[in-house]
Amino acid sequence: MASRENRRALAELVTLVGDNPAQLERARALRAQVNERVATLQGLIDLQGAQGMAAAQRAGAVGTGFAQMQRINAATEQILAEERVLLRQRRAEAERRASLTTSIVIAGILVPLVLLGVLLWGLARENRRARGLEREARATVVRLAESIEQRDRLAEQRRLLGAYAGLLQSCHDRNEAMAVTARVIEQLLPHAAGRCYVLRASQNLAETFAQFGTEVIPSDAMLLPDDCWALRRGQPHRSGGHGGHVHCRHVHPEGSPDSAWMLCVPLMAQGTSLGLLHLHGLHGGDEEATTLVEAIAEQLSLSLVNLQLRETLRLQSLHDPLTGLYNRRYLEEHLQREILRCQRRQKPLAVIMLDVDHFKRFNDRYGHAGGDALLARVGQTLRELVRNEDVACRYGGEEFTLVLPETDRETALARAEVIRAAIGSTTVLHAREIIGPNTASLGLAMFPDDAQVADELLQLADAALYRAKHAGRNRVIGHGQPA
Ligand SMILES: Nc1nc2c(ncn2[C@@H]2O[C@H](COP(=O)(O)OP(=O)(O)OP(=O)(O)O)[C@@H](O)[C@H]2O)c(=O)[nH]1
Repeated sequence: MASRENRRALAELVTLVGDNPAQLERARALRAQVNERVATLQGLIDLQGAQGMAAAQRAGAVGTGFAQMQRINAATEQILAEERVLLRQRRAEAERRASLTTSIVIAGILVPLVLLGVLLWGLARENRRARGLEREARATVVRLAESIEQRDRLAEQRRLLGAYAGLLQSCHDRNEAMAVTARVIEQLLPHAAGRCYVLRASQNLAETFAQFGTEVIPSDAMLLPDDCWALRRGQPHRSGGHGGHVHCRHVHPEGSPDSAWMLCVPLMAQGTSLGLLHLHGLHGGDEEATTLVEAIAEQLSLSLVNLQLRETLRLQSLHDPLTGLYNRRYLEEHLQREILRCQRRQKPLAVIMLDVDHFKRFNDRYGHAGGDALLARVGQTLRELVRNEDVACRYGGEEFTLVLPETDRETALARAEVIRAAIGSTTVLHAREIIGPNTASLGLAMFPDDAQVADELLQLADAALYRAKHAGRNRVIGHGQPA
């Protein structure tokens, strides 16, 4: 029974160590030794059965069994020792694998966690970036809307300034130019109020020519150039509300809020001051407003210079440079207009032709320059003796014409007599020599009694003058009047 169990146990041992050739060899050797021992014991048992216990004890005492058992024990010890070594190795291997597995498991847990963290961080960053981009996009949309609004506003400003420049070119005088300027400022700067000033030719006083907006900070209607910093310095002057600002003397900002603004822009051309634009308001006086007013001032200055030049040319074209009187061209334009005006009012009008007597002789005696001096003196006398509404012209050479609207024959004759007497008693200082006096002859014709049209009136007055010459000169003769 025990022998069967031993065999099974040995067979199992052989199977168990089958993966290890050295152990397998030892197990097989052990099995052989055990089998040998079993066979020996079986022999003793058989001997005991056959020859008795004593024979079996004798045979057993020979020492063979003891040696077999020692070999079996030694083989068993060797196998066990080897198995212990193998067991330690396997245990070490198992522990290494277990820690490796643990590391892998930990890594397997940590890596996804780290990846998840990285993913979440990336998502948060993307989210932040997206929110930043969204904010930026919203700000860009706002900026875009603002720049579109600004572009539209600038386009409208350009359009208004263009139209303003066109209107300025068509203005006949400074009053019109200033009125147009006031309107354009009202359109461009609806919150502003102010005045357009023009400097007198003498440069000592600036007068208001136009006003715009509702005045909240009073400014004087007339000002001295020294009262305005812009006029003094020849550049724009800005100031704020009441406190802490350098104000021009022509403005009175007392009690105005700090948000108030005032702007003076000089009107300048070729280094000469022509006038001033003064603006003020409670809000809206930013840099854009200043730029606009400067642009307006620039165009207005050019326009004022042009108007001045045009006026000078117009006056030159209608005046005689030697005497300062109107010329024949002006007379021809003016006389018919005056006749129509008197016709409407049913008033008379007198035309007087005046010619210096023996002027050729005077010229010959004192030279052409002396003659010119006399003609200039006659011009001065006529200017001094006619009313504002009368017109005195140099008709040509030494011949002059006077137009006296709303004057009857008697008055006209009396005035002609005064003029004749004045010329006849006036001397001229020429080349340090007093020359003259020289006389003049005058002829007179009346509207509507003598003639109704300009040419005919002039001819009749000239005919009367001719008669005055023939009657002995230095006299006044009216049309239809005996010499
Ligand atoms: N100095 C000067 N002489 C002028 C000017 N225009 C015309 N004359 C001269 O005026 C003179 C006019 O002479 P006349 O037309 O003969 O007449 P008058 O000598 O004045 O004689 P009566 O008119 O008959 O009294 C001429 O000698 C012209 O040369 C001018 O602008 N300056």
